[in-house]
This record gives sequence, structure tokens and C-alpha cells, in this order.
Amino acid sequence: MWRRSVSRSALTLRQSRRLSICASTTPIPAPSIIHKRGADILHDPWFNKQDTGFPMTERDRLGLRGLLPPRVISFDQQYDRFMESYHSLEHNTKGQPLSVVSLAKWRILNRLHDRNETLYYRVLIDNIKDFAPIIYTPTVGLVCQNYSGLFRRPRGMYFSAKDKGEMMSMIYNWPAKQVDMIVLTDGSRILGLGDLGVQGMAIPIGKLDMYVAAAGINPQRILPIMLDVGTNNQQLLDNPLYIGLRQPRLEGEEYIAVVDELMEALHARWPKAIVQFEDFQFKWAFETLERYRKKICMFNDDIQGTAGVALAGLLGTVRAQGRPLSDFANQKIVVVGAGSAGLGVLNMAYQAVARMTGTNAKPQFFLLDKDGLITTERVGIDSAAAPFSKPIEEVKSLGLHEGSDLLEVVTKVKPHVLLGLSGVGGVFNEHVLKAMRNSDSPKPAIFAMSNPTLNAECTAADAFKHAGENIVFGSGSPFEHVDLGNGKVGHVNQANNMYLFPGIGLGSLLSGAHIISDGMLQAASEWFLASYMTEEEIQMGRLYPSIDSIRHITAEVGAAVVRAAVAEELAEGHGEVGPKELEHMSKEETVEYVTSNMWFPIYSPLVHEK
Ligand SMILES: NC(=O)c1ccc[n+]([C@@H]2O[C@H](COP(=O)([O-])OP(=O)(O)OC[C@H]3O[C@@H](n4cnc5c(N)ncnc54)[C@H](O)[C@@H]3O)[C@@H](O)[C@H]2O)c1
Ligand SMILES: O=C(O)C[C@H](O)C(=O)O
Ligand SMILES: [Mg+2]
Repeated sequence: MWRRSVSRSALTLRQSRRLSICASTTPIPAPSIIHKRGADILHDPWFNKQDTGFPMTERDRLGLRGLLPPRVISFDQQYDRFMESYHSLEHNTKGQPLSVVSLAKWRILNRLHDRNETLYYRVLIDNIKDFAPIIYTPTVGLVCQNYSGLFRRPRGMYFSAKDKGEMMSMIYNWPAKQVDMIVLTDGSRILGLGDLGVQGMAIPIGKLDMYVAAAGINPQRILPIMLDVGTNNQQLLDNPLYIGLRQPRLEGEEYIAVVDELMEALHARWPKAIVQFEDFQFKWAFETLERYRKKICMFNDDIQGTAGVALAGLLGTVRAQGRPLSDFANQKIVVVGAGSAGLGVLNMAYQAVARMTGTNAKPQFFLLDKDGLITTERVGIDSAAAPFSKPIEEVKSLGLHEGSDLLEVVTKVKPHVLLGLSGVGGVFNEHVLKAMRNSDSPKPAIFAMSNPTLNAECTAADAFKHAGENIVFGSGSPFEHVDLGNGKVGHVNQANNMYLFPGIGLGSLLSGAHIISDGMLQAASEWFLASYMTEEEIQMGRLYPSIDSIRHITAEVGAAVVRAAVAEELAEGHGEVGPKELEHMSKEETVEYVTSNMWFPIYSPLVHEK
């Protein structure tokens, strides 16, 4: 079952795999670097070959004889054995609550991750569609909520407020010499689940697993980091088994001083590593982005990665209506949620409209937060949201007012698109969805982008049921496609930043740019993702490619980022490929260059063959 059928995406993956295998010569440990022997090798998930996979020559020369049963089991047999256990677990847990089943699946994958990285990443890559919901959204949310109880072995690095003044030396405790990709969180806004303190660590781990699976970043060069500055979550503070600092979050200068120290330490040891900020609460997300983005190669995934994916989806809905892309400026879009993600989308969409129309024309966005419609009359508005407040005269002319609620707004505005990034499950209720039936668009779009599943603004089934069968639907967490009867299917798009962040990271790394510019981010979204789907697919409501082809997508996104860096004269090259060579690469050659730098999991010889 788990062997993929030969589809378009599978073929592309295989083609890229051939390239990757050739390219995987870099990460293969040269025989001379294996200094370990005997049981130490068996306990190292990087070198371990699931024990029984060590050939006789390696058993002889690495002191493994007698430590293993005699039979040598091939990689393929080990792969099949794991998948069989996985499927029997699926079978045995049938009928149990979803959370129990999901956590059981996460555990079996996590145990493999801890034992044997090669096999783990291979099963992940080959079965990405089934396993992404386990190691990433939505199950990763459940894992974070239970992390103190699930914690068995450390992974990544933990820095805390107590480490102030020590970080520069602590950074050298990390065993790998080279680090390419870092994902950092302070656990303050984990998906739509709020402040989970140190337990948010599962998010950087899951994001980096996606980096390995989608972008082929070598897992020996990834680094998940938790910066524990305390938590304001009383339940965690009261839990004697909570594994983080039991103190309120640092604020103000104290907070920023700790983040500064960590960023300096990271930059000092790995100046070329890309740092992805993930799941920082609103009050620090924009501030840290502005603080560091001109100094180091970093981005905020929730603000910038999300914006690119949402923009590609919004442009896709323009195409789905049979309108030219320039019509984007005329789309009425209601955005629910004025936080990091919502404002990130608005920023990028405004830039896109300005480019398309060549004017300062503002797109027709209506922004709501927990207090309703945001207008120029809003008191105490955050400076990041202020540029997107609606002029009160315009609002009044529509029969609306400051703070109008969502139902009123949808009823009066009749938007083409309703986009949720509020973190509030069910806020697109039956009335709101029914009001979307009167949309001015023949094919209205509904994006319930909040994660995890229970925090989605609506379910896919409810969207098609209440808003009508002709809608285009996207959600941050995966939902099953909806059976509309009579052989018709309501297509569910997964509008998740996973389509972009791996390519943004990989492209930035391979370009050697020292910062990540707006142009590089725009390229990832508009040059590739928004134009990837065919007209026919778009007409069927398919806005994004299948996650099965995530490596191919990431190669293209990465190449778009590299080319944008070259165009902006930011590219300084990577490894042996200098800026001039990057400059002379055609589009296809750039995709090839990116693909050939992707790591692929295979057992490598640990000793020289005589
Ligand atoms: N699909 C994706 O790729 C993706 C990417 C990033 C974030 N997200 C999701 O988006 C959600 C928000 O993330 P964020 O970083 O912007 O959070 P945030 O805390 O910065 O912002 C949340 C916003 O929602 C508003 N809000 C709260 N209750 C509301 C209500 N009842 N009606 C309208 N607005 C309401 C708040 O006022 C705030 O403006 C999270 O659930 C997160 O998982 C999804
Ligand atoms: O983690 C995800 O699935 C997407 C996004 O980064 C989020 O915070 O919800
Ligand atoms: Mg996030």
C-alpha cells in the first residue's frame, strides 16, 4: 500500500531522487570520520543501520560482531518491516479516539527517528502525505500540549533565561560543526493553542523534519532551538512535571536582551545558517523580524511564509473565477485575524497590488480582529495594523461601523474571499458561511487557515454544506475532500506555509545571500506557486499541488529564491558555486542546481571496501 503508484508527482520525485543520490556524496560519512566503535555506533541514530542492516565487513571491522543477531536484513526489508508495524498499529487502534491514534502514530515514528535517522527520513519522504499530519500539523499541536509527559530524549538545543551570559559558550556544546538551517521558537504562540512554554519545542523539530523531507537539508545540519523565557500559562506553571522554567515570561528589555544574545551566538558560530523564527507571539514577531532581518539571514515563517502561500491561493481564486490576475486589485477580501499571519498576508498582498497596478491603489481588504472590523476610528490600534484600517467614511457608506461583527461585514460586503487567521475554531459559523452564498463572486473562496484542526475557522464539510458547492476551499490543517453526492467532490486545499518555507530556506542557503529580501519572498510565491497549477486544475478548485510532490515544489521555490537573490545582487554563492556561476544559470539549471543539493537517505558504507 505504501509503495507509491507511478503518478506525475512520483515520477518527478524519482527523477529528482536519482539526482539526489548522486548529490548525496557530500553527506555520506567518509570512512575515516567514523571514530566510533561497537555499541556506540548502535546507539547513534545517524550511523545506526537498524542494527540488523550492518553488513559483515562492517561488523568485523567496527567491533560489532557478537553484538547483533547473525542475519543481515536489507534496507528494503527493514523499510517493509517498519511499514508493516505502522499499518498494524493503524489496524489495532481503529475505533479509538483520534487523539489516541495520532499520538500512537507519532510515538512509533518518533522512536524510529531516535533509533535510525536514515530509515526514518526515507519512510517520511516516501509517505509524506500520510506522515506529514503526524510529525507536523495537526498532530504536532497535540504533541506540544503533552510534551512534558512525552519527553524521553533531548533533540536540538534548549536555551533559557537562566543562561544569560553563557550562550556564546553553550553554542559550542552542539556537536555538529556545520549547521545550515535553524528553527527557533520561544513557545509563546504555538499554532492556535497559545503559550505552551518549553513544550513548543515540537514545532521546530516538526518544521525541520519538513526541511529534510521537502528541501533535502542534511539532517546532520539542522538545529531546532527552544528559547525558554518562562511561560504565562498557569496550567503549565502549576504542573510539577512541566520541563520548562517555572516563571512568568520575560518582558521588555529583559526579553530582547536574551534574544539578542542568542542571535549573536548563533551568528558567531554559524554565520551562514538560515534562522527561521516560528510561533512567536504577535508582540514580538514583527519587532524581532525588523530587528534582525537586515543583519542576518532570517525570516519569520508565520508572517512571511504564510503570506506567500495565502497570496498564491488568492491569485488562484482570481484565476478560478476566469478573471485576469490584474483583477486581484478588485477582489473584496475579508481577513479575520489581525495578528502576525493576517498582517503578513495584507502586507504582501498590498505589495502585489501595487506592482500589478503600478499605483498606490489599495486592494479591497476588510480586516477584523477579536473586536470586529478595524477602521480608522479604532482606539489604541497597533502600528502594524494601522495601515490596513478601513477609512470610516467608506465603512459607513456600506452601512457598517467601527467594530462591526463578522456576519454584518460578510452580509454587507459580499466578499469574493473570506480568509481566517484568527486561531478561533468555528468562527466561520453556519450564518457566516450561508452569507457567503450572496458573494459577488461566482466562485467564492473560503480559507480557514488556522491550526490545528479544532482551531480551523470552519471544517471543509461545513464550508461546502453552508456556503455552496461552487466554493473554493483551503485550510491550514488537512481535511478529507468532501463528498458532494452524485460523484461530485469538494476539493480541499491545504493552505499551509509548508509549501514555501522549505524552499525559502533552501534557496536562501544556496544563494549565499546574507539577508532574505522581500523580492526573494515574492519570487517564492508569485513566480512559482501562484502559477504552478494548470487552468483545468484551477477550475476544479485545486489551488496548490499535491504534497506528494513536495520535493519538486521545493526545488522550484528554492530556484525562484536563488534567481531573485541573483537579480537583486544579493547572491554571494554557496560552497564551490560562486555568484558568477549562479548568475549564468538558466532557470532550468538553477532548478537542477537546487535539486542536486538535496540530501537523500541511503545507508552509506562506514568502512572502505578492500
Ligand atoms: N495555515 C498556515 O500556514 C498558518 C500560518 C501561520 C499561522 N496560522 C494560524 O493562524 C492563527 C493565527 O496566527 P497568528 O500568528 O496571526 O496569531 P496572533 O495571535 O498574532 O493573531 C490572532 C488574531 O486573531 C484575532 N482574533 C482573535 N479572536 C478573534 C475572533 N473571534 N474574531 C476575529 N479575530 C479574532 C486577534 O485579535 C488577533 O488579531 C493560528 O491559529 C495559526 O496556527 C496558519
Ligand atoms: O505550523 C503550521 O502548520 C503553520 C503555521 O506555521 C502555524 O503556526 O500555524
Ligand atoms: Mg507557525
